[in-house]
Amino acid sequence: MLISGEKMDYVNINNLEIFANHGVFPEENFLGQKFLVSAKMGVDIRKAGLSDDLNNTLNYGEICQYITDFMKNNTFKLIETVVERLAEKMLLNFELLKSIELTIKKPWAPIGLPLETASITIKRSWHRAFIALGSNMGDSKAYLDNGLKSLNCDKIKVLKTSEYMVTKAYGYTDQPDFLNACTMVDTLLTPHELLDRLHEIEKEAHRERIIRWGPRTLDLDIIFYDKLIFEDDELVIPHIDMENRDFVLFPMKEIAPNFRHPILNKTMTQLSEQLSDR
Ligand SMILES: Nc1ncnc2c1ncn2[C@@H]1O[C@H](COP(=O)(O)OP(=O)(O)OP(=O)(O)O)[C@@H](O)[C@H]1O
Ligand SMILES: Nc1nc2c(c(=O)[nH]1)N=C(CO)CN2
Repeated sequence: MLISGEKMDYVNINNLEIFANHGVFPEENFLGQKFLVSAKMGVDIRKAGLSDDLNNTLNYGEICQYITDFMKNNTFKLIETVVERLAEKMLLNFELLKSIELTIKKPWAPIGLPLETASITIKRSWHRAFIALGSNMGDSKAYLDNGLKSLNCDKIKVLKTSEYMVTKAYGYTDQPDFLNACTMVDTLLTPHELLDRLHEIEKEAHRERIIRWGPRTLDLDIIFYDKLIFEDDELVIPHIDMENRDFVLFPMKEIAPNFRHPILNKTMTQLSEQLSDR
């Protein structure tokens, strides 16, 4: 399976003409106008190329019909909204589609000045993320089970989860043992949207932040998000301390032994061996 950032093949559609009613001005909604839609769709077409079987790729006829129906059956003010909603629906609906660069042009934009087109282009894709789970209060197994259930939704697909492991508390050690695991997901959420969702799930588990590194019903941390290296006041990716935590590295080694830390340039197997040798 292709992961975003890796080499990709594309199926392309250029300037599909659709008459629809999007626009900020009431007359645009009432009278309608022409839109031109182009899509560069990331799909692994190797299998189709070798098998000559349409089932192994995206059928561009079906895609054009899907785009046309979406454009005609909805009315939005902004073409920004049209591209955003359409890209998301396509990524959710077509299983082989991993990424999309979508452009919508308005050749008749009613601005009273001569222009060829006004247009919006966005790039959206599925992202591969790894999330660590931990609990050391109440029924920890149930908290982890329910956390994973809540995580799995249309925009977050839980693909593979490690065994649950009992671990000694790290950091603040005067507290009960933890139950820990890691899970691999594909998501359409941005890193901050994913963090917000994790916080909501922690809240559903009545997680309270009292002591730093203290006991908790459920803790959910983003360990990796693609090969992203990112830091702001709310979010550090890769997780800042993961290479020192056996309760993260061991489950990571189980589900993604060859995944390479984008800063340390070591695989999960190498990092967990390095930690065991300390
Ligand atoms: N990769 C990340 N995943 C989750 N939270 C993060 C991440 N990077 C930064 N944070 C921030 O850390 C804050 C504190 O998180 P939390 O209360 O879960 O900390 P902790 O679990 O006690 O400690 P630690 O984050 O070291 O495991 C969160 O509100 C979040 O904004
Ligand atoms: N064993 C273990 N120790 C911890 C854990 C955890 O999940 N497992 N989480 C912490 C803060 O996130 C602090 N210490």
